[in-house]
Amino acid sequence: MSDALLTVDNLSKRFRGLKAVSNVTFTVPEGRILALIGPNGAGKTTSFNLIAGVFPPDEGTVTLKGQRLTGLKPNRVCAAGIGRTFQIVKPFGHLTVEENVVVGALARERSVETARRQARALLERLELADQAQRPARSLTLPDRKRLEVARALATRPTLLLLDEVLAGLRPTEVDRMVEVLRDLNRREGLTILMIEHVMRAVMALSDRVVVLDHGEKIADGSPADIVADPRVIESYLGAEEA
Ligand SMILES: Nc1ncnc2c1ncn2[C@@H]1O[C@H](COP(=O)(O)OP(=O)(O)OP(=O)(O)O)[C@@H](O)[C@H]1O
Repeated sequence: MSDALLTVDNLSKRFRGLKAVSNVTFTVPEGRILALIGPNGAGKTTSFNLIAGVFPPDEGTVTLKGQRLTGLKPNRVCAAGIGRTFQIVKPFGHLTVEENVVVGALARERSVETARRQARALLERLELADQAQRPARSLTLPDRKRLEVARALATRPTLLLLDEVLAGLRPTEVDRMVEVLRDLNRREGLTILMIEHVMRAVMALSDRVVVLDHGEKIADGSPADIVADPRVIESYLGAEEA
């Protein structure tokens, strides 16, 4: 068993009385890929926002390798080693693709030249090198998704949070991104926590799956166990197939 890199303990968040996240506990072991799934409104993005410091939880704690992150602002959470993408991709549209990644790299790097070198290497890796000098706003959706991942990686995270990076992609584009993520995990030991609706990718990539429904954790297990779990089928998978 690997040690926990991220520990989310008893996390809760209410919005005007609505329990968006309710006593959610899970761990992400170091070097593993964990998927967070569940129906719309289940509390997945809110959980990400609590981990990333967008807002503080009402209750509970977030710990990265023993360091308590609860209540820290997003830039401090990023400095502690958590990089993230957003569900609604929002690059700096007027900047070039490369400049967008340089901005991410400058979160950790003082030298612009070094940041630029790192950005170029990442753009190669994400198959975006030939688009480096184009304005980010001109990219297609799959390329914008790749740019999001490159920007998050540029902050050199030990834990990468991916919010639906496969949504809206064609099957071949999904397969390419799955390969990139698998490679980052296997070759560099990058730990990944991903919110994902594309079950084919969840099954292909994740070591463990946590299922949320109405803000509560309803299942936590291997991908094979999760797809056979009657509660998960009833609340999520059955509805997805309908
Ligand atoms: N800033 C907010 N203010 C008020 N309510 C919110 C806010 N953010 C989320 N909610 C509510 O909290 C609940 C959980 O939302 P959340 O976005 O976390 O779900 P989700 O599982 O990520 O859904 P989706 O798959 O649609 O992205 C929903 O009922 C949502 O309307």
